[in-house]
Amino acid sequence: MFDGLKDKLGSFREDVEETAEEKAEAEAETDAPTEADESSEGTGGPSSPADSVEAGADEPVAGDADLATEGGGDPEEGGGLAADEAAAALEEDDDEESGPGRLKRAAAFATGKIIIEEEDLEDPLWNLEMALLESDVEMNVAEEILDTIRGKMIGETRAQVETTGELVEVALRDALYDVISVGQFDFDERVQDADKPVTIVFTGVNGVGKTTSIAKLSRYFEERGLDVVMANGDTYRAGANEQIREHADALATKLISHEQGGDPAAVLYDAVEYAEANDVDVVLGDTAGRLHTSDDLMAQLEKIDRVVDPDMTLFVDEAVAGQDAVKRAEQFNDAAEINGTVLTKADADSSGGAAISIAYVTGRPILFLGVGQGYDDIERFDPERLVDRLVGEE
Ligand SMILES: Nc1nc2c(ncn2[C@@H]2O[C@H](COP(=O)(O)OP(=O)(O)OP(=O)(O)O)[C@@H](O)[C@H]2O)c(=O)[nH]1
Repeated sequence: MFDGLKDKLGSFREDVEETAEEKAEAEAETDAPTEADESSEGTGGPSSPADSVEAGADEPVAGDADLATEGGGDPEEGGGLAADEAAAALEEDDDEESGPGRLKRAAAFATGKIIIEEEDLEDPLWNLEMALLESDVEMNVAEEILDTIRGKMIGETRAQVETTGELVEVALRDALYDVISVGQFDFDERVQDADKPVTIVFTGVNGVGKTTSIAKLSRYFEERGLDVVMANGDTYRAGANEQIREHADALATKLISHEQGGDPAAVLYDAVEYAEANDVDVVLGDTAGRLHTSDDLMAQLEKIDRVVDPDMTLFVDEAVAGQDAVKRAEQFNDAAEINGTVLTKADADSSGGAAISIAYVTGRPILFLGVGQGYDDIERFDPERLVDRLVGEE
């Protein structure tokens, strides 16, 4: 799931690490010998105070966490301390496993100049932007991610971050989390606390997994001790009644339906009345995914909204649809304001673009991920877990 995007995010990390490494070595080549010498004379070193602060707290590329953690904080002493340690490292290198790379990095550390600057990120960020767009991340969302990364990485003092890799990981995590977690709320709590029956209407185009998601959520609620009635508001499509009937029978859930061609608002209204009369906790209403025209469809959704006044309207679309899903989410949100999204077929999606973009674009959270065709194949959407999947080892 989302493996393609995960690989691309991994490339960004490597890109920045490589750039920082090259920079460290280039600077070491030009600056290291004289500066290391001078600073060992006890002058506090050639580094400017600002450089020293950067070196101590931010130095991410020395590849030597023990050096990087102790070098700085105090502009007066930091340069000298760093230089002394670098000199010690140089000596050590002479004796033991040496190598030009290690020597240069140690000396570069003493100069205190290894910090991520805007120009260092230019190419990696360009590559990242291309990768996000290729992965169907919506343009504004990609821009927001890049802005956050820039803000987190350029010139910041990050005492707890010891390597470039970690610095990139923290920045990426924060940037992704910010866009993915927009609007999250505790769905279970909201349903449990609401006056019953709770009416939830599902919108979205045909074939994306709307009816299957209703069936999955019927099981989800029953498992949490809530009774459910399903309502088939898709009175347009031939076969829609039979399709939802199969699910209702398999799950032993009550279904309210009318003849094909009937008024969908009336079906949902009847289902709410049934729920009230029979102490049923939750009404799950399906709707048509296609009518003669898209205007008709949107007008129908608006009417359902007016007549039933649902507690929640959930938009359903498939993760594999990428940017199309994002555009549809906006469109459906305009017709009948949505409270959240169910993103289906996440199990078959490697791009992850819709999962990353929909909440930011609609301002409403993704609440569930469909991860297969079985009734139990639905997960509560957890932004932190998704970020872990994309950036972490999982
Ligand atoms: N792999 C996978 N398949 C899914 C998922 N959710 C639904 N499907 C499959 O997608 C197909 C379409 O699902 P439906 O529930 O019929 O879609 P719908 O949106 O209700 O479509 P209409 O009834 O035509 O409006 C079915 O074969 C489902 O089994 C999912 O999370 N993962």
